[in-house]
Amino acid sequence: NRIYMDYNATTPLEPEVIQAITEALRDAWGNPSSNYIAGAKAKAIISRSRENVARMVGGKAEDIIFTSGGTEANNLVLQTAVEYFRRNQRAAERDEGNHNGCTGLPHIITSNVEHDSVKLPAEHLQRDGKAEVTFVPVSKVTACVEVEDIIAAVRPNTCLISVMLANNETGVIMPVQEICQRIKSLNKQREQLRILLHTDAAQALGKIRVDACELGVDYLTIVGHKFYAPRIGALYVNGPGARTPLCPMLFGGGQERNFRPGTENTPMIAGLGKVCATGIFTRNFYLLTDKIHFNSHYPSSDILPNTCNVSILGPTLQGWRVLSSCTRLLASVGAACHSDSENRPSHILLSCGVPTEVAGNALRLSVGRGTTKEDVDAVVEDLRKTVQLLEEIN
Ligand SMILES: Cc1ncc(COP(=O)(O)O)c(C=O)c1O
Ligand SMILES: O=C(O)CC[SeH]
Repeated sequence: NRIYMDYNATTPLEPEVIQAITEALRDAWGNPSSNYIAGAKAKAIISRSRENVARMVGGKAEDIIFTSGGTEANNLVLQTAVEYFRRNQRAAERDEGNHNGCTGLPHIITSNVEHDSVKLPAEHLQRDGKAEVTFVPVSKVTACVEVEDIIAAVRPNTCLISVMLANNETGVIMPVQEICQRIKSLNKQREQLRILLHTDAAQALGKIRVDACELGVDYLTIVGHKFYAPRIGALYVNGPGARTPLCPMLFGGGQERNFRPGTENTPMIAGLGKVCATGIFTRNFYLLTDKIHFNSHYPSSDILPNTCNVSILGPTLQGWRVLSSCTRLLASVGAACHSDSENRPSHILLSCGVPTEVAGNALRLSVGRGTTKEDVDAVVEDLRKTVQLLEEIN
């Protein structure tokens, strides 16, 4: 029987979460905006879930905007930053004395190892001439974005810095709190527009402690299906529309205080709220200790406790070949959304300084609450036998 070790791609639902979803489907099918019992039940579930999600990220219920997932949440942040810049630019043009730096195009700073749902909208804005973007390369020594490099990239027209809290392939945790501290000091000295701060916490939530207020971010992306919740997301915004701008990408029936209209997906919201309320994700899991070539171990960097990106070195041991030959292990060579990359080495690993031939042999093993010590032992044995077989036949 197969052993799943691709929890960074997605995670399974526990029975109690499926039950919460099923009950919402059965008993709270009403439109949450309807003023009768079926609607009221749905509205109550959404309100309770919002409080549970807020508690999980150290925010307040009004700071939580439900979205379809992490991709929507990340796109909403980038679109908001551009619109925020434009609105201030128009204000400055009307008020000649206003020198808020909003001249030319908005400038966004991000890293070169972000998930595609940050990388591609940023590239799209750049290609369409709607924003300037600096993709700050991570250090090839630490696989982390260096704080000084982020600070050095700031321009008068910088309006957003977006750096993921933990990378989905390497598990490396980024210095988001330090970046926010430095930028908040900078914001106090700047006459120009305040620089907004975002972190995509998709891979960190459920694995390490995440507190939006301690991090100091204005926005924090939440992705349910990375921590045993269903396929739904949310965006934490520190005082949406008040302390922090939030410009809707969609327009419609006024739900989510007009920030994200559309009749709410009550069952999925119920499932997300259930996981956040019960802390289902906080069971111990094992880190693989087998020593091969670690692609996610950098002496001065922290990494997620569940992620192990390793390469088994050898000319016939490409990651895809090893995985397709394993009899029990289910894992990936990198991000699931790059699975059609025709076995090219991960650009994330190459950006982190992993040599091409090593990156080509990468296996991303991400364990989860369902992983047992016996699973780890079995996977190590599966890999050992597979490597032996591949080296014999080639
Ligand atoms: C780091 C990261 N950000 C964003 C996403 C996108 O989330 P979603 O799949 O809900 O769109 C994912 C995973 O899919 C991810 O790993
Ligand atoms: O597999 C991952 O890293 C997330 C989905 Se692209």
